[in-house]
Amino acid sequence: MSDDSSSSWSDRLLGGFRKTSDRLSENIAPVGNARLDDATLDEIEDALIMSDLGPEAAGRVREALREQRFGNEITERQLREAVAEEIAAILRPVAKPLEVTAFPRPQVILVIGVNGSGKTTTIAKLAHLFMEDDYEVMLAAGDTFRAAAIGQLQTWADRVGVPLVRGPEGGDPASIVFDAVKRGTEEGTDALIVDTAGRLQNKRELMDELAKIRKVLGRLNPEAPHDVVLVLDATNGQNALSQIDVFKEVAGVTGLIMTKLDGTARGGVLVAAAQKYGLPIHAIGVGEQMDDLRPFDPDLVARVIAGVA
Ligand SMILES: Nc1nc2c(ncn2[C@@H]2O[C@H](COP(=O)(O)OP(=O)(O)OP(=O)(O)O)[C@@H](O)[C@H]2O)c(=O)[nH]1
Repeated sequence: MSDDSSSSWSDRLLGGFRKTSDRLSENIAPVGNARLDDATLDEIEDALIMSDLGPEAAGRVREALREQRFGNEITERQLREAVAEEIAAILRPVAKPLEVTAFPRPQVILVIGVNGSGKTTTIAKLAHLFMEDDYEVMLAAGDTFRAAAIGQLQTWADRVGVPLVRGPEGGDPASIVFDAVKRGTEEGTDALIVDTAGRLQNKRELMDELAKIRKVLGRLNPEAPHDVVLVLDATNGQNALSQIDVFKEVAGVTGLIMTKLDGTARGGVLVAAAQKYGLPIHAIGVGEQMDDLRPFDPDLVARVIAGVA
């Protein structure tokens, strides 16, 4: 990666966390250069909560600061560094790239998330990433609810250069997935990435549909699906957390990808999610192009949030 592109990508990442880090800066500045007593710790905890980091993560950072530095004078810089370290400690255990390890192949990756979260784009980005690592990739259009979704996935499949298994609008997603696994097995596919419908408003239907996909997959390979990746839109802030709750219940989420961390996102919610659910964060989306999926770097993200990057 050239210097230019790496600096522009961290600039974009700064964008995605700007609301969080600005809010934190505003609230932390008056607290810095003071003795770390209970009142100061309260203010720090409030500042973290107001920055979308959530009460659990905020409480954890507060506790760590209290244990390590209670009664000490602390400069604003030291405070920021300490906050960055604690946020990184929350994020490090969940940073886990999506790896193609399944045997027998293909590894079946269900991608779920509400419409508009960036699901289709993320599927294309993942496909591109795997192809760069020389894996054979195939896509399956399991969102048959809307013709536009199938068309959009086809456009991305063509652009990335991977085959797409698709059926008619309103077709049975489970049978498409069945066909895709069979074809993928015959063709030596390493990773089969499956788009699914994002109808959260109809939980029952979505749950039935996913259960049927699982059942069909299980007949071909009891280990499949190997991954159930939930795509979250970072601009949704705290709403992302309620989406995790619901999708965990309906779909059994195994990992997260957060998108749109290049815009005016409320990126701090990533920390709240990490602390609350402990689900692996596989990658983050920082743009609309196929190479805009980045590894999740917990230390960089923590430093960006704390304003010391
Ligand atoms: N800025 C930015 N935009 C993104 C990112 N990921 C996706 N988008 C945009 O978000 C919009 C929705 O993305 P899609 O991939 O179509 O989302 P979807 O969840 O498949 O939504 P439906 O097509 O409605 O099912 C598109 O305009 C994408 O270009 C990202 O990381 N950053």
